[in-house]
Amino acid sequence: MADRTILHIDGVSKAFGGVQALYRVGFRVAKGHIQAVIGPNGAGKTTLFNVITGATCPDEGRIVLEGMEIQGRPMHELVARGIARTFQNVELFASLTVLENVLVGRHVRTRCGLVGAMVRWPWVEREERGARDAAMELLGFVGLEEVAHKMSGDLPFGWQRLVEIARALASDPRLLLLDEPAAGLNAVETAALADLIQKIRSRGITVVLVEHDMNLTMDISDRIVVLDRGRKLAEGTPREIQADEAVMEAYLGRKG
Ligand SMILES: Nc1ncnc2c1ncn2[C@@H]1O[C@H](COP(=O)(O)OP(=O)(O)OP(=O)(O)O)[C@@H](O)[C@H]1O
Repeated sequence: MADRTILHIDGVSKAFGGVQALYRVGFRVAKGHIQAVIGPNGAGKTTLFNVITGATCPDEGRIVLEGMEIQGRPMHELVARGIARTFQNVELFASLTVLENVLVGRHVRTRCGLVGAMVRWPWVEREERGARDAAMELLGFVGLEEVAHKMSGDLPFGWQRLVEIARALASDPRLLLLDEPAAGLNAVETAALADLIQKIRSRGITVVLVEHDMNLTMDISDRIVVLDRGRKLAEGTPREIQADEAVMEAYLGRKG
């Protein structure tokens, strides 16, 4: 299993004042998998994403990416190491075009800084052309080539989500974290999103997904971890999770 693991969450805890958002949570994410993290509201899912992406430092435990401990490392370093994420609330630059937003994500992979861009050395121009071509290819990949030059803020919400995914992919990640990508999407958009996430996996990118849409999660995930009040409640294939009584209790027992 060890060499198949891209990400190892090892005994991670995080408290905010008196709230134990995560308590000794541990699991492994296999390379090339779609791994879902589910759980009722307040289960600790977003905190887990924040810990993995360096936005929050865990109180204890380790986050190991491809054999290297990364807990507490700054976010830009983690992006350079191959982690990208999207957010629960779409966070685009509304006054930039779609293409420009994707280029922002690409920036981490280009050598050209501000001075380079101003002096315009030939290699800078070549690099910029390469970045534009790569960004256009990604827009084609998510189905938004035609709106590349539109302002991001003018796009329907569902398309903005796709721009955010394209921007995350632009940093050339090996591990992509999607925080509730189906939130606010209609059924048709959610079905398209399911296809897109599977296409992302086909590119060799491992996906970790926090999602409330159970149909989507059960359809596309290879494995699922269930959190409840900061603790790992269950882990397994979609079929195993659907048959798990403690999971059903955590969801259904507290409805209404
Ligand atoms: N910055 C913070 N300060 C204080 N408490 C926090 C903070 N972040 C999270 N919490 C608390 O930690 C617990 C876990 O929150 P978290 O947002 O990780 O859960 P979640 O599973 O993502 O929930 P949801 O599905 O509602 O987004 C909650 O009780 C929340 O109120």
